[in-house]
Amino acid sequence: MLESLYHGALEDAAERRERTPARALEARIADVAPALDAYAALARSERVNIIAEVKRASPSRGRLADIPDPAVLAASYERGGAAAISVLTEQRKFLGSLDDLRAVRDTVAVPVLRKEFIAEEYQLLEARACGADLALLIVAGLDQSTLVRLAEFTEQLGMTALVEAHSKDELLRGLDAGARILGVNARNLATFELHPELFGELAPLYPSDVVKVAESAVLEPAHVRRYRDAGADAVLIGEALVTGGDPETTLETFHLA
Ligand SMILES: O=C(O)c1ccccc1NCC(=O)[C@H](O)[C@H](O)COP(=O)(O)O
Repeated sequence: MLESLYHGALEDAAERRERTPARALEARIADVAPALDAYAALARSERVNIIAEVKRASPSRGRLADIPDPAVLAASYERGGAAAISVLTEQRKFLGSLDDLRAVRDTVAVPVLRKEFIAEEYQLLEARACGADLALLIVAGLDQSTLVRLAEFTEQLGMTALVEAHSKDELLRGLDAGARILGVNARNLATFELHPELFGELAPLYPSDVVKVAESAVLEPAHVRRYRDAGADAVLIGEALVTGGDPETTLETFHLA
């Protein structure tokens, strides 16, 4: 599944490149406000930092929510205290888009993550041209030299990479690639199985200056508490926020966990 998600994302990027070549994106980037400091926004604070996700659908869960205006949802996340907002831009299975990313960026003042199957520089240029502050790099989808190259390019563009791992080996590869913000995704992206205990198993391997993000499998406040108790600086939440009634209120209850 992961391979086909990358394949589709790269095909879609190639189509966009036909219309908008890299040099046009570089020209746009010159006019975009500098990226916000996502590291500072997600580093440990008194209360848990929540990265709230704009997620319409997913391969494992199908259609989750109608989100006619992602900017309205993102504004509600911001009012609920989200430390950052994740926007899925993958079109085929997650029903996202770069328009969603731009709309969210134009609305909120917190850092914004481009959540995508990124495997080439062009996709990072797109992210920055849309105003993203963070870009997702999934270790399982990239060989080590590509991971290192893309992580460096992300930083050159002024953004921060959220490097995502799902095993000890992947976490060590992420650290080797210089990750400053490193997530453990409870979801195995090949099988979709959830392993909420994985974050706690891998947390002791993090150096103290790397921001620890626990991703997926939060459905109730107790799940946020479990990640926090295991050492998470930030927790990334999608499904529970788009399916759980008023997102601002849901976020507030998660912050009280
Ligand atoms: O969510 C999926 O089904 C999925 C499948 C394949 C690749 C990625 C996938 N999701 C991306 C994510 O990791 C989540 O959207 C994110 O961590 C939030 O998860 P959740 O709170 O469980 O919706």
